[in-house]
Parts: sequence; structure tokens; C-alpha cells
Amino acid sequence: MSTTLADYPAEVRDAVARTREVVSALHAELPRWELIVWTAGNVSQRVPVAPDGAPSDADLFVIKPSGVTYDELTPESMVVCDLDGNLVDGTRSPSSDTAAHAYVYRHMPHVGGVVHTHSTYATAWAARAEPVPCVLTMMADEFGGDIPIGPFALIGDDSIGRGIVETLRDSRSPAVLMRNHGPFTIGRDGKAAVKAAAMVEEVARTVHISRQLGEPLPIPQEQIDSLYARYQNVYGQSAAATTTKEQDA
Ligand SMILES: O=C(CO)[C@@H](O)[C@@H](O)COP(=O)(O)O
Repeated sequence: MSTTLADYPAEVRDAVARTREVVSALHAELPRWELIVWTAGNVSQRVPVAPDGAPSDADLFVIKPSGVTYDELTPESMVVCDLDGNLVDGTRSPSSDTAAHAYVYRHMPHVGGVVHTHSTYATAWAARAEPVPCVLTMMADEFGGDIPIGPFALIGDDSIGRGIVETLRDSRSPAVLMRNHGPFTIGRDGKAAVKAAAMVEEVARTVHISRQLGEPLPIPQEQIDSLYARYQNVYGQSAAATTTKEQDA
């Protein structure tokens, strides 16, 4: 007997409804940042079922319905699956990458969001199976080093998800370029994964253009580490910055 959303407590059903709104809105970011053509991309976000929000294999996730154009997407059209990729709620078939997203959520509990695109420059690097070298401070900030290449894998079973996890498990990068296919990104939530998808396309383009006119210069590892630590822990509206402003007020 398959599980349906009605089998979950009201708190989970409410969390699913909120996550449908988030994931539906995040899909508009893919055409906004020119990361996709037609329907060639998808976003998902984990829905923890534990009352304390701790991730577990019992979690659900919300993902795009397969083959639906972004202007047709609504929160109600989003599909809910369990971490085995089984349909829990939805009137349409889930994304063809559902198994890959589910595998990532099962094997990387810290991951709350997954994105897949075929963005042009990142996919061009994937076609050559060449990692994007860390030659920009923005790469050190967001990726902590080179952007790695994952193995060639056919769509539809755990192959792609296994390749994503095996590649990213020991990497600081939130992005992997699956050989001959394109980028998959991860994050603490869907928004973080969409950001990584936008950033991987941006740096893939910049490094491509730079290499047309010469060899980009490497950044020493200790500088990469310093840039990564600052960006991940201090950049933006960090608590430290806010506290300082309050003290000065
Ligand atoms: O790469 C592929 C198909 O080869 C898919 O990721 C892409 O077409 C998006 O599929 P969905 O519309 O999410 O099922």
C-alpha cells in the first residue's frame, strides 16, 4: 500500500504546502538567469518530517513535474516524493531526474536542495569532462576549489545520483559537472542550490572566455582556503556585521 500525504501529520502537510510554494517560485530563477532552455532543468527541496526538523530517510521532497514549461508551473503542480522516489502526492509524473535527487537526499543528510540544469558553458565543460580550474576569487568563495567532473551516467536510475554523491562527498564544491550531461548542484535548501547553479554557469563562462586569450593564472591553495572561509562565514549580512551595526546605533 503506497503512502499518501494524508498519512502524514498536519505539521508535515503544512510544511509540504510551504515547500511547494518555494520550489515553484525557485523554478522561475532558472530562465531568469538563463540557465535552461524549454524544460531542461529542475529544482527540488527536502521536507524534513521529524518535529525538530532533523533530516532522516523518512523525509519527503518536492520536485518539478516532468516536461512542464516554467510558465505553467504552480505550487499545486509540484510533485511530492519520498526518498526512494515514490510518488506521495501530485497529479503529474515527477521530474525524470527524481531518482538522482532522491539518491542525493538519502546519502547526503545535510543537503536540503538539489538543482539540475544544462546551462551552456558549464555543460560545455562537462562535454570535455574537464574540471573548471579555480582561477577566480568568486570560485574560491563559492566552490572552495576546482569544479569537479562526475562520471557519465544514464538517466532514470541511481546512476546519476551515485555519481553526484561520490564526486561531491569529499569536495567543498556545491556543483558537479556530470560528464556529457551537465551541472547538478546542492545546497542547504533549494535557494542555495539555485545560487550554486547560477554561479557555476557564471564562472564556467568567465574561465572559458579567459582561456581563449591565454592561460588563466592559478590561485595558491592557501589563498583559496582564506577566500572560502571568509565568504562562507563572514560575507553578507552575517550576525557579526549586524551586531556591530546595533552597537554603533
Ligand atoms: O536531462 C534531462 C533529460 O535528458 C532532464 O534533466 C531534463 O530534460 C529535465 O527533465 P524534467 O522535465 O525535469 O523531467
